[in-house]
Amino acid sequence: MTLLRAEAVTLGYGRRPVVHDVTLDITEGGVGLIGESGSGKTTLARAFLGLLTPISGNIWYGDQILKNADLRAFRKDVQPVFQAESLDPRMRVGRSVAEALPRNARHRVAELLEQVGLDPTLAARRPHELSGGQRQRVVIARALAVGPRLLILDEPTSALDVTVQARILDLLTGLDTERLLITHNLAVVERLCRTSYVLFAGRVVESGPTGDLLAKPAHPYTRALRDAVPKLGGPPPEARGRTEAVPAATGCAYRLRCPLAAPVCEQPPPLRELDGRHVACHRAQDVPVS
Ligand SMILES: Nc1ncnc2c1ncn2[C@@H]1O[C@H](COP(=O)(O)OP(=O)(O)OP(=O)(O)O)[C@@H](O)[C@H]1O
Repeated sequence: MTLLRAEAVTLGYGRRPVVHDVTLDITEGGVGLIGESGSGKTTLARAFLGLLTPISGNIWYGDQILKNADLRAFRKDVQPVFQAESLDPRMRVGRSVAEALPRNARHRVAELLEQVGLDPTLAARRPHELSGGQRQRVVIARALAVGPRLLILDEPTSALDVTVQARILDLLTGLDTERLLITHNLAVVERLCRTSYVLFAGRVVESGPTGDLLAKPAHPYTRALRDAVPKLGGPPPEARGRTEAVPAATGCAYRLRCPLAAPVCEQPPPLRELDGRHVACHRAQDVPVS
């Protein structure tokens, strides 16, 4: 049984749904949520953290619906990793980590800092006296303090430069925890997540093994996302298949942007299995393979 699962979940703010009918299992080997700004990634993460109740559908924590579950156990099992800016600027970082520890375990600050690759003497500093990468490590140490089984990471490395990013990714891959990772960065997903889900306008348009999904996208939007990654010295990304999230109100939400759109796309696309993944596209067979 997976630790956390979304089952046909619709989420929104007020009465406006922004995530529609999403089913997602947080399976072993890391799960990535990919999609442009506004596609609903953070909203889904909030629901997985128990911070947003579904309009319909359920979040399952083991064999219990999350809203009926033991929240103390849940908070120990599932921890968010926020961005480094979330650290209190006035507080010494050792105290920040200590506050996340149970009262009788506050002596473990040095051990946790070491676990994330920081010199324990840094505990006496305030966040502005650390580098961005060091601050991010402190945030990870805080999340690890309660011994979670799953980390939910929202853009954990987006503020860092590439080499620091790589070291934080090494740290995360070496940890003995499961992870749900939200990011725009496909290279990060490839490193950290065996399985990925691609969201467009609050809907999962494709999901499956990350390597396959990026090597041979089955949905035109996944392909556009992949092709939008600038390659050093390469040609600029194609203008066709742009990735801005301008959804159609009926039928396939992506059809107004899609280079393969056809009259059939005015009907909602069914989710079907293709080459080991799930894809919601009438034209999946026609997505170019290169
Ligand atoms: N607190 C809120 N109140 C009302 N609408 C919200 C709120 N938070 C997000 N939204 C809306 O919900 C939709 C999804 O937003 P969400 O933050 O989940 O997207 P995202 O994919 O995480 O984007 P980003 O990558 O920019 O963080 C957007 O249309 C956004 O404007």
